[in-house]
Amino acid sequence: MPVEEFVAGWISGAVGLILGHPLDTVKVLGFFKGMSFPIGSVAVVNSVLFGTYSNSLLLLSSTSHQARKTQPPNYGHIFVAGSIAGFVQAYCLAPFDLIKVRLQNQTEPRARPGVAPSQYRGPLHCARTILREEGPQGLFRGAWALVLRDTPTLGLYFLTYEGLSWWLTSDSKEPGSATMLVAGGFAGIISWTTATPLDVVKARMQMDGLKQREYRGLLDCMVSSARQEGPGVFFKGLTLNSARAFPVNAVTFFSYEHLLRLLS
Ligand SMILES: C[N+](C)(C)CCCC[C@H](N)C(=O)O
Repeated sequence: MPVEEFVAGWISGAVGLILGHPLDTVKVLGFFKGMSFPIGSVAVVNSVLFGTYSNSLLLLSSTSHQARKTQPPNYGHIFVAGSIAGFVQAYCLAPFDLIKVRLQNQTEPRARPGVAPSQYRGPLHCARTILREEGPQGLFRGAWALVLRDTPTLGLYFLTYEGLSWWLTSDSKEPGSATMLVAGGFAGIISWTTATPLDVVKARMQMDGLKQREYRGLLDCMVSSARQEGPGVFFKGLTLNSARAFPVNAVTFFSYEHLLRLLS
């Protein structure tokens, strides 16, 4: 099993996260809060994403990453391989994403005189508190919403990237840097635009375990959110998601492709 995709995915994930974390945190509340933690976790999850995608596509279409640049694989295979990778990475991501969202939702990361200290002092304290107060299943709160959010939208993510790369590159040539940046950026926008409704639901499910349980499940969260705030609630954060998605994923695919050329 080629491992260079996992290594390139890990490094490119870290590069993309550093670029996009401020906008991601503004969407959830804060700013650079809670970044130290996802640098390690999201980079690992990105490694799982790209490694699983590339190896799933190798199994489905028997074409290596390099060979795919000169002969386009079946786009159905790309979507299926991307969806498999989305499903697998969602389970790896769930505990890390929960801790990130809980930390980002804290308005006071450190105790100040006269201000009640936040519930979590940091990522490890957050994980320990969730385990103690909500049990091991508490670390997977919102996991189902994450799986439903990421499985189809990561299929779209890779489909957009591979399709645009192929369309923007003349025959039998390798995609250039500008193509990687443009195709990666649009892959991020398409993926985040389709993922935003379930991203809203996921964040609400992740925060639901903090105090009293407000939702009886994923569907109840969707129905009561729409009933209380109108259908527009499912597009909260779309502008920020899209503004963040283009540069983050342009850089992610750019660094991934160049690292692969170095490593293989
Ligand atoms: C599937 N979903 C749209 C949620 C994410 C797709 C892009 C993931 C990328 N690491 C980023 O942070 O933008």
